Amino acid sequence: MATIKTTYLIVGGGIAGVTCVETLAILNPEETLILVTASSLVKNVSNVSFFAKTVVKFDVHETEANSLKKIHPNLDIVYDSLESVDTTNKFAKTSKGLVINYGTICICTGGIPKLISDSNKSKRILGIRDTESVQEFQEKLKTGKKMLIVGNGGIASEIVHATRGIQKVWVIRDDYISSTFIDPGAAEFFQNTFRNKSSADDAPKHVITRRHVFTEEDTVVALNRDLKSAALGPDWYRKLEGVRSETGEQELEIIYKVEVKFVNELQDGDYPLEVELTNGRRVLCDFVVSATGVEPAVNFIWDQMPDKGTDGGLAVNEYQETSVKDVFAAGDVASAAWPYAPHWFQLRLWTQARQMAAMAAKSMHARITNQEVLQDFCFELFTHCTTLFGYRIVLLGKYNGQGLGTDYEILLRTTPQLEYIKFVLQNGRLQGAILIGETDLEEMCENLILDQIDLSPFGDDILNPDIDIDDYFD
Ligand SMILES: Cc1cc2nc3c(=O)[nH]c(=O)nc-3n(C[C@H](O)[C@H](O)[C@H](O)COP(=O)(O)OP(=O)(O)OC[C@H]3O[C@@H](n4cnc5c(N)ncnc54)[C@H](O)[C@@H]3O)c2cc1C
Ligand SMILES: NC(=O)C1=CN([C@@H]2O[C@H](COP(=O)(O)OP(=O)(O)OC[C@H]3O[C@@H](n4cnc5c(N)ncnc54)[C@H](OP(=O)(O)O)[C@@H]3O)[C@@H](O)[C@H]2O)C=CC1
Repeated sequence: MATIKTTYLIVGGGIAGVTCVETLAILNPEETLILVTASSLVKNVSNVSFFAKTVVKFDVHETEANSLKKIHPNLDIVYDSLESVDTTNKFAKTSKGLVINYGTICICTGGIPKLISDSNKSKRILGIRDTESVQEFQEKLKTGKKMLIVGNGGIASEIVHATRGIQKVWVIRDDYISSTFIDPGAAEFFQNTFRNKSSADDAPKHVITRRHVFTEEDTVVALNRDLKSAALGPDWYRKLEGVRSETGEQELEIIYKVEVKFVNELQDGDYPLEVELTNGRRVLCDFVVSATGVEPAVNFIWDQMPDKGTDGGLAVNEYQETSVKDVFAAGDVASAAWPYAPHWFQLRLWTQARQMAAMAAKSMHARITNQEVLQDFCFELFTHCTTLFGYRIVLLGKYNGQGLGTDYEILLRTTPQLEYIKFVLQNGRLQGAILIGETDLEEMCENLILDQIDLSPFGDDILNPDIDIDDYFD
């Protein structure tokens, strides 16, 4: 059996694995490094732009794994899957039988779609993860008349926004859309995306409201009761229901507060699938997209399994090391298990895969060279920059009041079709923000959250578009 030796071993050619390779190429180019990747294409990040110190946007492409050799002279690429790890003797074995003796290893094997429970009953229930699954989805779209989408996170939102010419039934268990990333107010803001025509009510008009949250669920006391844009009544979402396409055909139906009970394949009739929902309704369709989250891919054997987080990921400390010495993990496979900074939490995103992997590389290098390492500053503040329904979205800190308990305030500024700005305040200090549109407020919000400046003296002026709030802090 062939055995090779390396100082650093990285497993997985996603963003985490590639970032780990790239960071080690800078920190320790003279040492040996092996990347084990199941695919000849790896993920590559480009066009990195900074909206603030910690708010980063970048593009993600696929590229030939071989191109990584240009940046790391001592990189060897093994096109194979990891099969087992013997952490006691520091050997990793691939499925073709290659044995790799490592100094430190970083597991970056990502995740797999977590599908609804009936998914094994039909090939017509899809998960979206990689190029292949997207191709399968595209094929189904070409011939399908009606699809059912389950889930209320990033993938479901993007599918609903991006697909045309097919009837869509979107099944969500919340009472508003896109709940992973936004709040009911922002969901209302997005309703215009689903409408065919804009109305007079949509003319740009700034509106600022302050509300006090007494419980996680209930918001009360809008200061200005005449403000249409901020009216978050219990039935607001019905405006989204029964939207029709330009041809007049109903294109999107959203069914709130339900889950899929079971799925049956049908032999006869217009549609091959029947889906029963928990409210008793039956929907006939061609296929189902289960956009219901990710499961960490710990898909190989260990001599001793490292501790796992509650989500099944490999639990890592602030240096990205697992409970087993010299075994690191980053990206979707990892479960952040250190005591978080007050304004950070884990979400399985490109940004965090990249940040975790860079941190893992620094820690691996420090271990090999016997140096101390400090956790990177990026873990001080949760940030996510993305596009939803055609708008730029920046999420900062506790943007949905996550973990803030039952007593915090929300300050909103909305301009229909232009921007939606939400500040989450506790004890007069900014804890998080949702910035939709070209708000140019990223850097100010980042500073206000990190410095915990008392904003009570400014009242609602903090969101007054006629006042340049930066002047206050100069
Ligand atoms: C459809 C979709 C859209 C998304 N859009 C966004 C977005 O807009 N913004 C955002 O921030 N995030 C987005 N995400 C999330 C983001 O893609 C992930 O958080 C990120 O890619 C995780 O990177 P990773 O390197 O940890 O894992 P992955 O990208 O999953 O890479 C893991 C790699 O490891 C390989 N592998 C697995 N097991 C083994 C093994 N045993 N041996 C060898 N190799 C192995 C896999 O083949 C894969 O190449 C999206 C995800 C999906 C599915
Ligand atoms: N633009 C972006 O930033 C994008 C990011 N991504 C990332 O890719 C990964 C995968 O995306 P996605 O699959 O959308 O995952 P998400 O974790 O974003 O969302 C999963 C959604 O599915 C719901 N859900 C889970 N189980 C069930 C069930 N059995 N029945 C009904 N609903 C269920 C969840 O509800 P609940 O919250 O109640 O559990 C949640 O609304 C995520 O890490 C996501 O962050 C994906 C696309 C775009």
